Amino acid sequence: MLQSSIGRLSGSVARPKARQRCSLAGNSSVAQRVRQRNATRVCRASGSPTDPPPPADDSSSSNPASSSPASGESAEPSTSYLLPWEDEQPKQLPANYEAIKASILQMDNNQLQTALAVAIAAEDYALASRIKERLQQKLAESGSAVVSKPMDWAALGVPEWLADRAERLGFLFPTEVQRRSTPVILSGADTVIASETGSGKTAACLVPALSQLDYPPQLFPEDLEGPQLLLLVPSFELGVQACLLLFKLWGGNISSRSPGDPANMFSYTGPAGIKVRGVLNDEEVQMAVAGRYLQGVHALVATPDMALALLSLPDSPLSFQDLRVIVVDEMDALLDAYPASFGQLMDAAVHRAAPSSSSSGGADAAAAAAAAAASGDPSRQSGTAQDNMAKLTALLERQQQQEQEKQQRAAGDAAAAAAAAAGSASMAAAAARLEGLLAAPAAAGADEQQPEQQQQQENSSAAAGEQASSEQQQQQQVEQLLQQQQQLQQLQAEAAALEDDTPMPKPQVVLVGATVSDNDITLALNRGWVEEPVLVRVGTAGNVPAGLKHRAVVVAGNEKRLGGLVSSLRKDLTDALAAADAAAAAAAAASHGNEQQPGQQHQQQQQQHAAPVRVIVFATSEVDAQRAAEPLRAALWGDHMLSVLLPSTGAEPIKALHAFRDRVASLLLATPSAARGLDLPAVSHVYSLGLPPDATDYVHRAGRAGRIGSTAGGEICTVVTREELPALQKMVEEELGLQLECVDLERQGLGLLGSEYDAARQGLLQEGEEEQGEEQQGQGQQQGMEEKQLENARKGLEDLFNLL
Ligand SMILES: Nc1ncnc2c1ncn2[C@@H]1O[C@H](COP(=O)(O)OP(=O)(O)OP(=O)(O)O)[C@@H](O)[C@H]1O
Repeated sequence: MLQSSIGRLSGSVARPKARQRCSLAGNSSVAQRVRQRNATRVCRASGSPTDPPPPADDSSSSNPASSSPASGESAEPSTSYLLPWEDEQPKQLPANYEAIKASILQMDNNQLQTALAVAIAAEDYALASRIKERLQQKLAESGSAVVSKPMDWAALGVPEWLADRAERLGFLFPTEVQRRSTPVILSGADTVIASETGSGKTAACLVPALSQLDYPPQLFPEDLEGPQLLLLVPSFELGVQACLLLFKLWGGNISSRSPGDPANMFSYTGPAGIKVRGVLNDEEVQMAVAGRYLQGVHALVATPDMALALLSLPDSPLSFQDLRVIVVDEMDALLDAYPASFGQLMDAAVHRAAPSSSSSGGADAAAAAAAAAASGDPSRQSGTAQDNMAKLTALLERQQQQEQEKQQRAAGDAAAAAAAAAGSASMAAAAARLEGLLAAPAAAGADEQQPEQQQQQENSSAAAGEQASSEQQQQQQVEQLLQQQQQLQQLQAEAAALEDDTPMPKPQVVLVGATVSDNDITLALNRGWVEEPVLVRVGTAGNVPAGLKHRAVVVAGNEKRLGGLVSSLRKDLTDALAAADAAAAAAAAASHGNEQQPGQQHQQQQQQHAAPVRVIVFATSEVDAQRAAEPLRAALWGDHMLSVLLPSTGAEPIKALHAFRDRVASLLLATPSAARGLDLPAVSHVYSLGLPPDATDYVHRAGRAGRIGSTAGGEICTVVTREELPALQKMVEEELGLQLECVDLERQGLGLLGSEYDAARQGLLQEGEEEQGEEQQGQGQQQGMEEKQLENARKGLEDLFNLL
């Protein structure tokens, strides 16, 4: 009876829990997690996890209906907000593409990997396959353990459908960090990935993380209370990038020809009903509150403040009940940017607990407490399941108490019976009393036995005792009593387990970044976010990619900074054009007499039209970026097309990134927040207007150049005053161990900042004055008006030069 009542009481929570038990890695031991993971696969067998997804139907772009969700939601994001990616872009070949092709035999493994990415980006599959063969051959020669198997995603344990997606996206071979982190994450262990910028960390965590989730995901659509994957990012732009990669990995197809809801740039609903959502700014929070934005979502990409804001709402649409994997991208940046909300959110997500007021204080804590009350998470609310659990616990406590009393009575009765050689009566009476006790909770409101009932039972027991005559009977009754006692203990243990675990196992946590520090890991351990984490450290995390040059552009004072930048940018352009001319001449000489293939001609034409220099300029703040934008645009007119990336809300940052990725713009003016994680193609120069705050920041800024697929290297330039130079030298040379070239523009008489700049400035101002003088003499009547115009023009010119 009691068992059936437990079954009834826990019925409302049984299904999700049963699913979690069979599918989630609940303990810290890796071996246990592996076992549980295997169990997951068995549990998911009703729709085999290795089932291929519905084909990523590239034709769906022209036939929106084919991928439209049944809900009628937009299947594709707004076209105007789309970040294009390689397969939608005209292919751009690096200037040294021919050199790459010629030197495959001399390349080391890393260069081959890079060359492979270049070949794939260029859709030169013949070359890609040659490089692939060469890479496999080299790896086999090196006798590395990894090479005994084919070096692909499937061999690492990634489900076939996902391995196929990764390869189609151009991730043909997993990079080193991907090779090393994938098996660890697949084992279910908490993981810390630390490796240098641009090494492929995003796919290193997302590919295996996606492997951990249900696929197809609608196996339990009615049960889905919240996302299975939570990805925390430090910035809006990074969030957008991650949303897109997740969507593409899951098989989504985004095309500029597909329709989309302009108000909802993250409404990605892909094949098999996959939903990826971003909660990265107020607009998404509002959408989530207003509608079904988060309903049935599989992966949520969020900044901590926005996710916490959502969680804090009285009727929060966000629940972490179904969470399986949490990926924390750039933990150090998250801690810097969201010192209070990051910790609270992690506590809420990992422990499914309301953030404590001590960790946050103030309004955040109050909001979080309100969120805890309002959240749909049963572990954090007093809903039906919780009420049932409380009732069950109370019942069991009473049961335990009664059982003890009963045992005492039974023991006394048994002793008396033994002494009197007629103990069976008392024993039977005890058994009957126990029967009664066990039956009691099932009767509604029957908390306590009535004296009459007890009397009746005792009478009947006494009667039974009188009838019992043999020792065998006594023995049976004792055994029965012991059995019942055992059952009761078992039920108590089950109830305690149900009550103790609150109520789900900890999600797997993956911390990832180029500069994850020991302090970050210690914090994560102390807060219980990770348990026995496995550290995957590749190369020298915290280092900038090899092959980059570092330069200090030294100016005489703060007011000369923009001028120094302009001057240096012009020099870069001149140098790049000269190098391109030389390369073209060399290529022409090499191909002299050989007939050019149509493909080669096409490549050359593309190279001629490609911007020779692609630059990111980091201003020191948003205000500085705003101030610098117009003077820079004016000064670089004809040399560079500017795109300005400010961390404002709405679509503006996406449009700015779009323009730069799309090669409409060749210079991206950004703020320090863009230093993290942004993956922009073929950046040749990264400039900082002023000293970066610290070496970590320098590393991240530098990492925007020299990414996988970029064979062009890159130059990292910092425009500093003479006073700031020693600090930069300390940062770059001492802390990071890099070589820093110093170019003092004025002292070396280079560029406009030197005599040329001053002469030009003087000349222009003089011209303006002369014109003004002539106007004054010759045009008496219109004097007033024209004077005013000239004055304005001169003032504009002065302003520009002052800023420069
Ligand atoms: N296996 C692969 N093969 C080819 N290209 C890859 C592979 N993995 C990732 N890439 C590409 O390499 C580039 C860098 O990857 P990613 O942005 O993940 O680097 P990261 O280590 O996260 O850098 P950061 O530290 O700056 O965030 C991206 O353009 C990505 O598309």
